[in-house]
Amino acid sequence: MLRPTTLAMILAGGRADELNVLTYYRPKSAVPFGGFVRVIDFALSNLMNSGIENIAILSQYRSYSLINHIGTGAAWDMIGRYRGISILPPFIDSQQNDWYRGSADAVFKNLDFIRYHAPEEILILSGDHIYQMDYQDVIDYHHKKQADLTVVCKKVARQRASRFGMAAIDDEDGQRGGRVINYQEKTERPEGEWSSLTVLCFRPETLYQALAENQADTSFEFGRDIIPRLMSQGKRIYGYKFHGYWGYTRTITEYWQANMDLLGDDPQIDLEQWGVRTNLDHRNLRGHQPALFGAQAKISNSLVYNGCLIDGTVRNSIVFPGVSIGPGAVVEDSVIFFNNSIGRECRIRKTISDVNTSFDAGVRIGQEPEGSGEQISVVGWNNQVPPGTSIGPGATISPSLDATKWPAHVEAGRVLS
Ligand SMILES: Nc1ncnc2c1ncn2[C@@H]1O[C@H](COP(=O)(O)OP(=O)(O)O[C@H]2O[C@H](CO)[C@@H](O)[C@H](O)[C@H]2O)[C@@H](O)[C@H]1O
Repeated sequence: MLRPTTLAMILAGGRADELNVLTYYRPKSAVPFGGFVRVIDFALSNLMNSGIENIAILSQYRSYSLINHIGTGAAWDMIGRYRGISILPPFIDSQQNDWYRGSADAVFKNLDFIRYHAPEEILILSGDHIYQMDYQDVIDYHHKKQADLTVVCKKVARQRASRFGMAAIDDEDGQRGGRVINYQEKTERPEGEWSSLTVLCFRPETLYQALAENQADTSFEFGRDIIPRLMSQGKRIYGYKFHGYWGYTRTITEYWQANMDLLGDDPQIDLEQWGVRTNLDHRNLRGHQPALFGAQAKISNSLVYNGCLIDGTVRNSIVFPGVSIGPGAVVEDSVIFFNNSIGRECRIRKTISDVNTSFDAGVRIGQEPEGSGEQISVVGWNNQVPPGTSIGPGATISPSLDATKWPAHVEAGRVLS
C-alpha cells in the first residue's frame, strides 16, 4: 500500500444564512439533498472516485450532524492504514484561542496536520457544491504546468459574476485551461469570465508561504487574500476549465433548482452515473421497505424513496424516505425531507419541508394566488402544522424543538414571513 500523495481539505465551516431554516441545526454541507444524500457527499464521492483517500474536513458551525454523517468514513471506503477522513474543528492552545476566522485561516490553523502528512499537492475544496469532477485530471494539469496553484473555474454569465471570484484565463491549452492573467474576488464588473469553484490545487510550499503572509491581513479568505497575493507575486497560477454541471446552492432558490435538476427526461444530475455515495442513517431508512402506493396515488416526474406511503398526487417533486402523503393531497414542485407526514387534502406547492414535519388535513402551503408564486416556501423541522393552515408562497416557518434555545429573532414554530 503506497502512501497517498494528495491531501484534500474540505471547507465545511461556513454557515449560509440564505438557506435560513435548513441551516439552523446543521452546516450547509450536511443539508440533505436529492432524496437521500447530503451536499458534502458530492465532494466526498468525487474524491473517492478520483482515488484520493486522505481527507480532512474543516468544520465549526453546528458540526454534530456532519460528524454523525461522516461516521467512520466507511461509506466512502475511507478506512485503511493510509486512508481516512479526519474532522478538524477549531481548537485552543498556547498560541491561539479563536474560531476559524475564514477559509484560509481554517487551513492555517491546521498546518501541523498538513505537514505531518507531507503531501505532494494539497487540494482545497468546498463542501457546498453539487458537481461531478475527476480531481486527478486537475492534479495532472497542475503538474504538467508546474503550477504553484491551479484554480478550477467555470464560465458564468456576466450578471452572476459579482457573486464569485472571477479569473481571466488565457488560451494556452484551449478548452482545457490556461494561465490566470487576472483574478478579482466578488467585484461588480470583473475582467474575467471564469468563476472559481473553490477547487484549488496548491504546491505545498506555495500554500505554506501564502498562509504565513496572510497573518498580516484583516480577512482570512482564499479568494479575497491568498489568490490576489499570489497573483501580485507573479506566481504560476493556472486555470483548469470545467465544462460540466455545477450547482451553487447558496440561496433557497438555487438549492430548490438543483434538486429539480434531478428530474425530467434527461436530468442534469445523475446520482447513479456520478457514483455518489452516502452514509444513510438507519433511522431514515424505515427498515428498507419499499415505497407503497395506494389505489388513488398519482405520481409524475418525481423521485419517491423507500418507506414512503403515498395515497395522494405527487408531481415534479423529490420525496425522501419515510414520507406519507394522504388521500386527496397534492404535492408539487416540492422537496420533502425524511419522515414528513402530509395529511389528507393538503396542497403543498413549491415547498421545501425539513425532516419530521407533519401537516394536518387540509393544510395549504405555497398555493399560488393570482400573479405571484415563483417564491419558495420553507418549513423547518419537527413542525406540526395545524389543520386548515394556509400560507402563501415564499413563507418561512421556523423549526420547532422544545428543548432548543432560539436565536433572538426566531420563535419556535412561528410563521416568520
Ligand atoms: N471559517 C471557516 N472555516 C471553515 N470553512 C469555512 C469558513 N468560512 C467559510 N468556509 C467554507 O469555505 C467555503 C467558501 O466560503 P466563503 O463564504 O468564504 O466564500 P463564498 O462561498 O462566498 O465564495 C467562495 O466560493 C465561490 C464559489 O466557489 C468562489 O467563486 C469564491 O471565489 C469563493 O470566495 C465554503 O465551503 C464555506 O463553507
